[in-house]
Amino acid sequence: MAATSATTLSIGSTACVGSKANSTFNSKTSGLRFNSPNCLRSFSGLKAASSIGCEVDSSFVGKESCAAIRHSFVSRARKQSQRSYNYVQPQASYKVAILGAAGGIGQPLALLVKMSPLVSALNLYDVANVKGVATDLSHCNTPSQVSDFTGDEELANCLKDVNVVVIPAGVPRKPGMTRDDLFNINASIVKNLIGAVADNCPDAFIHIISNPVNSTVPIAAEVLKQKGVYDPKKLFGVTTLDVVRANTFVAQKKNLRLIDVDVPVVGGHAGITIMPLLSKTKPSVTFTDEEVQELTVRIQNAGTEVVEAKAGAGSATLSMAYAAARFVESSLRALDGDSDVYECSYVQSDVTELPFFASRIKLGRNGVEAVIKSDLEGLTEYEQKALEALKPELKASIEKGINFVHKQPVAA
Ligand SMILES: NC(=O)c1ccc[n+]([C@@H]2O[C@H](COP(=O)([O-])OP(=O)(O)OC[C@H]3O[C@@H](n4cnc5c(N)ncnc54)[C@H](O)[C@@H]3O)[C@@H](O)[C@H]2O)c1
Ligand SMILES: O=C(O)C[C@H](O)C(=O)O
Repeated sequence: MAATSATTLSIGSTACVGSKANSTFNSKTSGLRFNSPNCLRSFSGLKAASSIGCEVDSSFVGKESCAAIRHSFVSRARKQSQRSYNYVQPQASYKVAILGAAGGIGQPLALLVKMSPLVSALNLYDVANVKGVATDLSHCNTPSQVSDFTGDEELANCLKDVNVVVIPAGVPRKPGMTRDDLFNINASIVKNLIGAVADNCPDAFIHIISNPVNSTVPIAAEVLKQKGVYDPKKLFGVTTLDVVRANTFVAQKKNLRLIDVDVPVVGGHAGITIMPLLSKTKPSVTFTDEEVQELTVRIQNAGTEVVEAKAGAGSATLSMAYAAARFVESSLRALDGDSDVYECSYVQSDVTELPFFASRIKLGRNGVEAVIKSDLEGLTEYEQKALEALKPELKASIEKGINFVHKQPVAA
């Protein structure tokens, strides 16, 4: 293992935005723009500014790409937080590990996480090629210390005291494959990695990206149960990309501002199990039956759209890294005490008869604080049929994952 220390930046200037939020600018000051890079480096400061109605324009920060990329996360925070937001001093105090960090998703995800002011340590693990990625990243002048870990013997050290573990390890699809075709390889990878997570950081939030998510999350749950450390509130299948895509496609179709659009996507993460609830789109918008059909199919096939466009060179990596970074940032905000964090995720659930189901969830310090059941109330006939239609496939994928671990139990 090689630990490479990045320059630690001051983020104390958060207070400049925070104090304005609490005093001088305590009324709506729409149109105010922040052009101080130090202010913009602070997510919480931006959130405080945003929550009082200030426009935060990343174009004002020139070379501060950190702010530019975080801009859309901030826009979401602004949408979520209508009340005044009390904490103003983010501490770079959380440890994040990425397993599969040298891969197509892992590398851009590591870059985006490196930009978070909440992260103090970023541990990058892969079976090969991770040292160069970590050394490269460590030159970015953001707070976290980047460390690299290669191979089984370094995995335990990578996971020690980690708060959030993100797992994009595994093979991606090629044209003509389903996500389930990845099961034979990725099931074992996830099973082994989760065994190490259970042994070394059982309290961490676990974000599973590796496909087929509909099965790899139940696999992870079974391993954690066999290890005696399963906390269903802290195990997440990352379905954020489905929401990101739904928001993008709906905004384009209905000519809406991207930052305003929020479409819950429920069910699972494969084909017809991906179920956008277009009737619950915010802001409220009406769709013709043809638009519903077209948008639903596009959102469900968006992964395949990318796989085909990449023509054998893998599946979504950049948009996935963006989506995963958003979910990491949301988890860190929740861990840091923000009480207004909502995301969609595939989690243990009782909103349907299925043991796992993607829903909108409220995140808190201890993980899932609430599953928003009301999203499944008042569905349109189209959505109700889609919900019933997805259940057999999702059920089979869940059972496949559970059976896989039962046939090859892990050592306690
Ligand atoms: N949840 C989603 O929305 C979503 C979106 C896109 C891709 N994915 C999935 O994410 C996975 C990764 O995709 P990618 O494009 O980054 O693939 P990739 O092949 O580019 O990268 C995968 C990385 O995992 C590493 N790896 C393999 N076995 C490992 C192990 N045992 N321990 C640690 N690392 C290991 C590889 O060395 C590689 O660096 C795929 O399964 C893909 O289907 C999921
Ligand atoms: O489609 C894939 O195989 C990758 C991922 O699940 C996606 O939705 O892009």
